[in-house]
Order: sequence, then structure tokens, then C-alpha cells
Amino acid sequence: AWGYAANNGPDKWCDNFPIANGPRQSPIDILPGAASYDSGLKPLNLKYDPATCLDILNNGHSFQVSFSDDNDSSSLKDGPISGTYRLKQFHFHWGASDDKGSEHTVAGTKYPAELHLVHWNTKYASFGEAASQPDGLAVVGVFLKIGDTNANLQKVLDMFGAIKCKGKQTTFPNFDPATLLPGCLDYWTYDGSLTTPPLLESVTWIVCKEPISVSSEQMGKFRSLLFSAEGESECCMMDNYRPPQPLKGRAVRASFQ
Ligand SMILES: NS(=O)(=O)c1ccc(-n2ccn(-c3ccc(F)cc3F)c2=O)cc1
Ligand SMILES: [Zn+2]
Repeated sequence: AWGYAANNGPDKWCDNFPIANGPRQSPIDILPGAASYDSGLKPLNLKYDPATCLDILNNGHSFQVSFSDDNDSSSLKDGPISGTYRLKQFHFHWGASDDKGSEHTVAGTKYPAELHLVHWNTKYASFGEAASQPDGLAVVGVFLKIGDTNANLQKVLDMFGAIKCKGKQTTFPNFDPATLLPGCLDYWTYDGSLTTPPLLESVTWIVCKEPISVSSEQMGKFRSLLFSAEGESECCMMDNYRPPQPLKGRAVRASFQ
């Protein structure tokens, strides 16, 4: 199965997922100087209800916090998208050290981690249906930068004892993902894909320019999770990021000047 090791990592994914070499793959290196300001882009309209937060899971590639999506209580509108996209889950990607870990990069700069808030277009019947459509998903990416301890993030990290190994899951009620957003919601946007298999080219990427803070100690906590399941030889979860992919002529637009 796919992973992030030398024998099953990003350079091998094309063996089972040929779309890995497709025309709109993610992540990318964002060049702020080459992004075009689009005054037609609206501010992001994010509305999250903590009551929709369900559970937290170690899926063997990252950990993810899932939300009930049977109504629009936690949803994204406006920005570069049309219609309403419901929040399904959020997760992170991070490195083995603080000098790498993000998937998107900014003029070659790597951040120690990147948060992805995954939403699906309610014009489709379900997440699974939306995931196979070119306008099916919208993922908001937020960079993490080493600085002050992030008390809101700490609420997530405090759950790690219960999800150390692949397959472990526990309830995680009443968490507000809006507390993980930066103060300024300026963003870059481009058409891309899922950054892990199945690498579906169904994502409108919305990458926030402003990072949120994380302390180096908190980054250490991320690396205490395991890729491995209980009873398997322990393998620390880190470097679970795909490197930037070819832009192939795509435009990257900025919501700010
Ligand atoms: N890193 S990211 O681009 O935000 C990202 C990467 C991969 C996924 N992902 C993996 C499996 N799925 C998935 C789950 C259920 C389904 F019906 C269809 C899917 F594509 C999915 O959305 C979701 C998000
Ligand atoms: Zn992701």
C-alpha cells in the first residue's frame, strides 16, 4: 500500500495511480510574484459549528478530525467557489524536523506543517460523488510556523494518547476548527488535486497567506504519532508530505494585492 517511505512514497505513487503525472496535481510551489491579483475573488465565508465535530482518527497517513456533514452547519461559501461546500474533515502534514513538512511551498519556503480543511460541493449527493468531480472539493490550506505555543491546536494534540497507532479512533466533541484559522484570510487559489492517493483532480485549492503559530515542542508531539498499527514495529509518523508538483500552465490567483 502507498505511504511516504522510499519503497512506497510519492515517487512510486504513479505505479498504481497514473493520475500522479496528471495536468492538475497538488501541491505546488506558490510564487507570489507570479500570482495574479483577481479583484473578482470574494472573501472566504467560513461558518463552522463545533457541534458537528465527531471524532479523531489515526488513519496511518495522518490524523484526521471528522465532521457530520448531513447539513450546512459547517460550510464554506464565496472565496473562489460557487455554491456551498460542507466541511468533511481536517488533517495535517508535517516533517521530521522544523525545516520541512508543508506540502505547498511559498517561493521555495517550506513550513514545518500544513493544515488541510476538506470541504465537498453540495451540488453532489455525497463526499464520495463530489471527490470524482472537477469542482467537487475545496481544501483550505493553512501553514504552521514555529512561534508561540498554539493553545487551540493543543486541544487537538491532547487527544494523541488515544490515537497513537494506525486505526485508533476516539470521540472528539465540540471542537471549533475556526480556532485554527489565521486572523487574516487572504489566500492564493488554483485548480489542483488530492495530495495523496487517489490523487483525484477535484480540488479547488485555497491556501492562506498568513500562517498560524506552533511551538517546536508541539511539533515534537506530532512526531510522536505512529504510521504503524498496534503490534507492528513502531514507525514514527513524520515527513507525511508530497513535494510540489509541476504547474503545467495553471494560473495561481491572489485574493489580495
Ligand atoms: N491532503 S488533501 O489533498 O487534503 C486530501 C488527500 C486525500 C483525501 N482523500 C483520501 C481518500 N479520500 C476519499 C475518501 C472517501 C471517498 F469516497 C473518496 C475519497 F477520495 C479522500 O478524500 C482527502 C484530502
Ligand atoms: Zn492534506
